[in-house]
Amino acid sequence: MSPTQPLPLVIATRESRLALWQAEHVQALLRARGHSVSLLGMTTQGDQILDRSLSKVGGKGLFVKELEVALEEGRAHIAVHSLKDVPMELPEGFALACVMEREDPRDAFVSPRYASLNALPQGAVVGTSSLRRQVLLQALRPDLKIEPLRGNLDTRLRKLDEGQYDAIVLAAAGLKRLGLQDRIRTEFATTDMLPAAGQGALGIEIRSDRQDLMAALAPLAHQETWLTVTAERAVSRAMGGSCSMPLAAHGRLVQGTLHLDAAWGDPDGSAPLVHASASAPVATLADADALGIAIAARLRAGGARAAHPVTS
Ligand SMILES: NCc1[nH]cc(CCC(=O)O)c1CC(=O)O
Repeated sequence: MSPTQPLPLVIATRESRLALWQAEHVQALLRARGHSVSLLGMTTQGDQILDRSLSKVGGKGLFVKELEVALEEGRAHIAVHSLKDVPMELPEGFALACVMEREDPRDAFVSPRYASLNALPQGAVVGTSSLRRQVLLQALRPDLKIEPLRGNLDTRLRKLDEGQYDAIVLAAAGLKRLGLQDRIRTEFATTDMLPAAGQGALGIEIRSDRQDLMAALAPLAHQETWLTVTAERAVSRAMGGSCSMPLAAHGRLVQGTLHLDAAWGDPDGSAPLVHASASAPVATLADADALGIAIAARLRAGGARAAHPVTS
């Protein structure tokens, strides 16, 4: 491969500690390859709306929109996202340049007093605003009281420490990136708490007309992660997933075979959880997409209801 020209690059980033860590991580990797990289910090609607559940105010796109406007206007060139927060379909004119190596995809049990979910007393209060976590937690422990919990990681941990909750559930990846792994009491087995599509992986977004950036970013890509999260995200896309649908999808690529598990929960809470699993050899993004779409079909055959309209 021919080396790419060093470029002056600007990374648009949210200003939470986790978003900044992620942007600085990409900045360091690009600098090491000779590019000069600066950060453009911005506040998104998703950061401002802290009093309501995201599923009620418009979803994942809220964390991404302002960054895309900066790319559109040429004030920045790349945006670094937790893939979990990136909508399944990017708006016209934007593309995912690459997906980077995944951090721990699991959910973490965090509590000052209790060592694990099983150690919680009857009726304990657990904080999470994720419908996926809520549905999976209630399946494990129907007695628990699930209370909403919003805000960035530091805010959520503070609310826990103030005693508003007996425990909270967070992505292990975010805690580890910020050096907060000591707060993790147990990591959930993925069989108990199936992660969200893309959890723990970072994606880099660019304007699709900047193929030159594509080449500069290619060395940051992690192919195994990319294949895996593509299948996970295909499940979500085929179900019309959003943060108002409790949906989990988790893949593991072992020697060229992708093992994909998915779960769907009823947003109304009346229907039981639906699980589906399948494995297939996966070598291309198209293979990964096909496996995700097949799993979504199995979820629907098992009683899961897709949100409409569903494309592809
Ligand atoms: N929805 C917020 C969000 N987006 C990404 C992460 C964690 C890092 C990751 O999954 O890459 C978190 C926090 C959490 O779910 O606890």
